[in-house]
Amino acid sequence: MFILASQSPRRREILGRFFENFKVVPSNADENVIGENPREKAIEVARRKAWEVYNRTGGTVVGADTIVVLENKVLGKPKDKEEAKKMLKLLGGKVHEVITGYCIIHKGKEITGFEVTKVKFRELSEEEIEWYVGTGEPLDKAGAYAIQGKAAIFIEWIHGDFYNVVGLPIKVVLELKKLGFPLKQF
Ligand SMILES: Cc1cn([C@H]2C[C@H](O)[C@@H](COP(=O)(O)OP(=O)(O)OP(=O)(O)O)O2)c(=O)[nH]c1=O
Repeated sequence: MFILASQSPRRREILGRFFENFKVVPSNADENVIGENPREKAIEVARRKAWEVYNRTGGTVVGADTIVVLENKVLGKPKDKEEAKKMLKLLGGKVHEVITGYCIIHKGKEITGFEVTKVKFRELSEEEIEWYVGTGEPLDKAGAYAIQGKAAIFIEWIHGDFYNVVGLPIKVVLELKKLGFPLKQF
């Protein structure tokens, strides 16, 4: 049995598709990492999440951090509806990267990595942005959107791992399998 160091229902759902038994322990890690490039930053935050939980629980622990990167600007989770609107305006008509850094601690050693998925939004009207922000969906999501939710209608194309955009790359499932955690029977 391993531990997912996350409060994210999306990460729990993705792992739940593949594994029968795991525990969820939300991390209290300090996520304020400065002065590194976005990929390094996502990995560092994932490491902090995993180690913070590991120090309390031991065992095998998985942490992850998802960010949206547009033209070298990192878009995290919007703090309110106004910030969500600004982020969506920036994303409209452009390609951005969704990066998830991950860290697995197993037998006291860490395995870290990241996955990048490119996403193209079509042009968005003011009205569409108003509607979407009104649904409440953007607030706890990096980049102010949920590809698995109503923001699906904003997507022109996606290149790479869909689950990475939702919060956990399939690479992590494969790593856990390699470490000996069996996939569940469907
Ligand atoms: C871009 C995008 C992000 N997201 C979510 C995934 C993450 O849950 C969230 C980014 O925030 P994170 O800080 O990565 O994760 P979290 O705070 O939800 O959970 P924890 O730190 O406890 O692990 O945005 C979507 O659900 N859909 C999307 O399309």
